[in-house]
Amino acid sequence: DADNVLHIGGIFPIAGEGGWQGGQACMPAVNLALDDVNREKNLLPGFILKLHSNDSECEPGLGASVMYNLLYYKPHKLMLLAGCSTVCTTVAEAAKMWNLVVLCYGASSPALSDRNRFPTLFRTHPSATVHNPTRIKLLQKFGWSRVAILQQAEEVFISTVEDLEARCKEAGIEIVTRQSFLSDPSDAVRNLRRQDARIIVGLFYVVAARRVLCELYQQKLYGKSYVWFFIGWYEDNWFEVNLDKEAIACTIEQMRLAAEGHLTTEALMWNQNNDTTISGMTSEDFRQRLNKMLKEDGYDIDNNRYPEGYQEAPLAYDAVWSVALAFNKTMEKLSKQGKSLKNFTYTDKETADEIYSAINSTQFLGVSGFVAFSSQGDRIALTQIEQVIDGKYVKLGYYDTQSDNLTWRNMERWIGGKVPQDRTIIRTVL
Ligand SMILES: CC1(C)CO[C@@H](CC(=O)O)CN1
Repeated sequence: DADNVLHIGGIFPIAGEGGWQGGQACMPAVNLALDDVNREKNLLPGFILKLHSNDSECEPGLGASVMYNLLYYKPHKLMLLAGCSTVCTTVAEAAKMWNLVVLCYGASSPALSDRNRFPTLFRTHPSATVHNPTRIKLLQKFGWSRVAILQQAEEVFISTVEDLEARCKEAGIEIVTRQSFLSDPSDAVRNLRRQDARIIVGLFYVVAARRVLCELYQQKLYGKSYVWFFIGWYEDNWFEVNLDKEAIACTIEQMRLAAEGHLTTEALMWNQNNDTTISGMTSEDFRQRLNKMLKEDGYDIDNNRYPEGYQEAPLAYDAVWSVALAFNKTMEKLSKQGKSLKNFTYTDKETADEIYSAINSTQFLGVSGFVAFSSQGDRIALTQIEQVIDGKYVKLGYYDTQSDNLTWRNMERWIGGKVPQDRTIIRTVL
């Protein structure tokens, strides 16, 4: 009967072109999680969790209207799931007016780590700043204290670089220059050369990354005297594809030459070990179930035709478990006060505060790894470091910022056979 249902809203980026259409894989992952939590007898005893959702196309305006319709029409929703930084920014800024927690499974923008603007936001997707402590750790490991930054002029990279600059200052690492470009990187790369930059952190989307790589080749800013840090969540063969389509003026061999040896950092989104998670599955079990579901949805998984958001699917799956665990805690608390989640209304601040504090203290091992939130609602996550060796990405290690623990496999290889210098060494022969 209708009154044993706990309703939540969902806003997924599925259709459309601009931004990240990660709802394509994240919505199926959410549906898997709803089946699983509703099968757990003692998680939401006597209740089932029901999702009401629509497509935002990763457009903030459309996302706002989806949110409006979810809230205008009954039944009352107890919280909102959302993806895409732009949509989460709009939804999370407004949701406080309805006393709703917003849980974002696909938002990386550092701007979202702001409790003043987003008092009820949590995210299972880590902020882009999660790479920065790892970058600092690697610079220190290889003795580099003079770095340059090359970035695309996009909000997510601007705020990430601000965080990186602050951490470099703290660590006594000199930023010799910070170059940014809108879409043509040639001038910025020329300025790197003028400043004799050798260790460079690059922050751009993958299409810009291909333009940068070809520019590096042409301006000879690659090889044994240079180390580039790129973002690790591009597809593995990103530097070999779309060269004609994007009018890249380099051959695939030239791109491979320029790409050889670069390092990448990325947040871990799939639990790396074979541990059984709270759902009873390992992350590999989850992968099998998700692949089966996606094949039934018509994706040709066996030929690597994955929907967008596949990488982030564990974040969406774990977001639903976060909600179910938080509701489990809240229901116990409310029943002692003779209240119930099913009577929640958008003006019920007390219940909203109970839900907030329940989710704030929720921690568990999920398919995306250990799930826990910082005081800003940010996902605490491990990062992974890789290097391109003979044209293929090789895992070099993992970094846990919380415990400052770098797990290193000693697989790195330098083109000149030794660690490149961060500056020109002038040897004066006396
Ligand atoms: C790692 C990536 C691709 C970063 O952008 C996220 C989408 C967004 O921040 O809008 C999804 N995950």
